[in-house]
Amino acid sequence: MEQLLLSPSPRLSGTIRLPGSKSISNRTLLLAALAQGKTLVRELLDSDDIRHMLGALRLLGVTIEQVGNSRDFVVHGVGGAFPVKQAELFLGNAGTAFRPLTAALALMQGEYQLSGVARMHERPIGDLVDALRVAGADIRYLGNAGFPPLAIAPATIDAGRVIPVKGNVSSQFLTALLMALPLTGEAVTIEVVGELISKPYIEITLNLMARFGVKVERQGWQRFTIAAGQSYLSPGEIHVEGDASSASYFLAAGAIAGGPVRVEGVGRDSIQGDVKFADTLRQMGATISMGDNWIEASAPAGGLKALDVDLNHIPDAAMTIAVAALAAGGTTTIRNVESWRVKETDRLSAMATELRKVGATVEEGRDYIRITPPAALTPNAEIDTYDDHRMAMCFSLVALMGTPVVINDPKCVAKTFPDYFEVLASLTR
Ligand SMILES: O=C(O)C1=C[C@@H](OP(=O)(O)O)[C@@H](O)[C@H](O)C1
Ligand SMILES: C=C(OP(=O)(O)O)C(=O)O
Repeated sequence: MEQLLLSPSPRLSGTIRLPGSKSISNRTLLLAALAQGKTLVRELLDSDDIRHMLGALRLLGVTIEQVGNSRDFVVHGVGGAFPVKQAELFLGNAGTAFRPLTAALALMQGEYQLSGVARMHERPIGDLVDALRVAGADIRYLGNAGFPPLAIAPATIDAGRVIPVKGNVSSQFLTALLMALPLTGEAVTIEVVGELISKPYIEITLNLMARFGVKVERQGWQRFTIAAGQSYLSPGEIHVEGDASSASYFLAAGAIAGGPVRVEGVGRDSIQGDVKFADTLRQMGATISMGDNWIEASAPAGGLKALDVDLNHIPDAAMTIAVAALAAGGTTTIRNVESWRVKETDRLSAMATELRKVGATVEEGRDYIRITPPAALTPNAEIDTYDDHRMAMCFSLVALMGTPVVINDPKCVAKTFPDYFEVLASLTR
């Protein structure tokens, strides 16, 4: 197994340009593929999750051209129906590819199989399948009930009824239904049963759908209605913002190791909920400033403060707070993150195990984690990353606390940020 030793660098400052947003890249690709007309998608993220979406769309008969060696792509929209009616798709561990493609393909009157890596086959999808079945979809489980892999067959779809969906396991199920059901042309009502988690991701979905010409009326977070006869139309061009979750590691770096560290590509104008990570860092005492398209963080004179916070609205960037808590005075509690258990790994368990390796006292609850830093961090801890890009990126912050740390299998960052460690090293010491 590859290991990366990060030597201590207690001071850090500089500016980095963020890679494109995963959430915006994969939504935009799917909407552009389904739309009528050509879309120029600018500054698409280059990572495993996006390669899975690109590869799947091409297998489904969508023409997508890269502009030279740039990250700009021209997507030739198919106007609502994929030309290829039989395909086997492998989608790695990309939730933003697997869930939305399941919903879109369930409406396509074709024979499709969708699978992923072993961990994807442990990540739930039953709530989405149940909702699609109410609309008439024919979806079978090829392994365990409620989980991928899936087989989809042609079916008579009737979306003109209330489609209920549970929202307490992943918001991606609601996102998938919202993006796919307008393809039926029927008047659609989706009703969220119970609590909805990760709400800001629904705002990204609605924002991008609107740019492709489909309006959704919503009553709070409970009821979403789409008027009949709407269809996706290319807006011509979409620019992909920088990734706000990827920004969290650099902003935390500035807040821990002096700074200022500036990230370019997201700011006040962002449609990503994870820009709110900056507010949490500010509550920890960091100095934050923000422009339309950049955010900057510096360390406070007296060190970071511990917090007791509900981070359900930023589940991905919340992991960065868990590791930043090692640099805070006192005990930090992160609440309402049960969804961590069904992501790339069981992140509550993985985070607790690895934080203990650097000497922290950790309490792991069903849906919370409580972290008390040690008087001195344990040097050269070997951090397991569980094929979870965010575990690798978060724990790099330990080196900024003046303690050397070893990251096992560092290349797992390829899911969303293949050159993360090079970009981190580019900040001046
Ligand atoms: O819709 C999206 O782009 C995402 C939604 C979130 O998942 P959940 O809704 O499962 O929390 C987030 O963790 C994931 O990285 C991306
Ligand atoms: C949860 C994540 O990924 P996915 O889109 O596969 O759900 C993540 O990137 O942290």
